[in-house]
Amino acid sequence: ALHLAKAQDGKSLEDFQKVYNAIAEKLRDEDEFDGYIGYGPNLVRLSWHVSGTFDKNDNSGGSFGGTYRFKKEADDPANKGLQNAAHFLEPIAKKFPWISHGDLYTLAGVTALQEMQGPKIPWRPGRVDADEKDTPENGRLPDASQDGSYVRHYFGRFGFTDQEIVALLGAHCLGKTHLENSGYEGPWGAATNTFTNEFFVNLLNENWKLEKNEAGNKQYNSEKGYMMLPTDYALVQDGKFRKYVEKYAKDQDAFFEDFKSAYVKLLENGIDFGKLGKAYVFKTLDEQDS
Ligand code: HEM
Ligand SMILES: NC(=O)CCn1cnc2ccccc21
Repeated sequence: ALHLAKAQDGKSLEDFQKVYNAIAEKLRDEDEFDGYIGYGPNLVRLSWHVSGTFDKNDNSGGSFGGTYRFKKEADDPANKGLQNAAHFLEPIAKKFPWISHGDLYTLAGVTALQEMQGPKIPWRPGRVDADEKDTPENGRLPDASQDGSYVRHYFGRFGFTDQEIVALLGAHCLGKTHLENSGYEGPWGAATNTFTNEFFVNLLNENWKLEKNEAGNKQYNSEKGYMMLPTDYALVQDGKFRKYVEKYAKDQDAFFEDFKSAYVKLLENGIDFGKLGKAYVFKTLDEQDS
């Protein structure tokens, strides 16, 4: 059965906005991380990785239990590099001890996306920390060296459509790959910390060449120094995915709308929020500057 979300006694929008603001202010403060990319992309990746372990067949994994805090999940080779995001969040967890880890990891991704000028992401609290024994085994996160049918099958586990898969992968407009983390290398020059539809524009407009990188892994490189993973490039090789790449390359508003819906679905997969009321939509720091 789905996990039942539990209301945090007496906590309201204002309390969660305070957590949002603490994360957002720390993001502005610590802007030098990773060649001045900042922690935003890393926090977004963490929110996806803690949710991407979900398996609808037995309702295991997913963002509910906050099991990333346990060694087995944090040490998953697929999570290499996310120690930075986890370390960034430690003082936030100390300042707001009442928030669950699952709520903190997902709220941090929402905060990072909104502060990087992405869409407003409605967010619901109520995840409850699970025991260490409930930590999913390693190996549930995707393999970047694969093709379109692999990507479609992988996301089928969450019940995602082709359109949701393409929208979600648009998050690869953020940050970069790091050879020491994943065996793929991306140039600092092309990395960004602003949420746009450029992942789709680059996929369609650049001249991509398949090359072996220093770790011996194949990746697509362009003359401008951009890179794409094989799973990224699969989105233009596979006809059914390609039509959504073309849609989002032309229409950033459509991309923002569809990304928001798919990202909420990813973060809430496996959780029954019941009658806990509607989602919160947080103000950005800029919107609060009085
Ligand atoms: C087919 C599915 C996916 C694959 C194979 C994949 C693979 C990867 C790889 C290999 C990296 C580089 C990690 C590193 O070297 O530091 C990466 C980074 C990243 N991924 Fe994905 N990813 C997938 C889906 C997603 C989704 C669904 C999201 C969010 C909605 C996402 C968000 C990010 C972000 C923001 C980064 C940059 C992190 C940073 O700069 O530290 N990815 N991904
Ligand atoms: N603009 C770039 O060359 C990097 C964009 N990019 C493409 N695939 C990615 C996967 C993860 C992070 C950034 C990615």
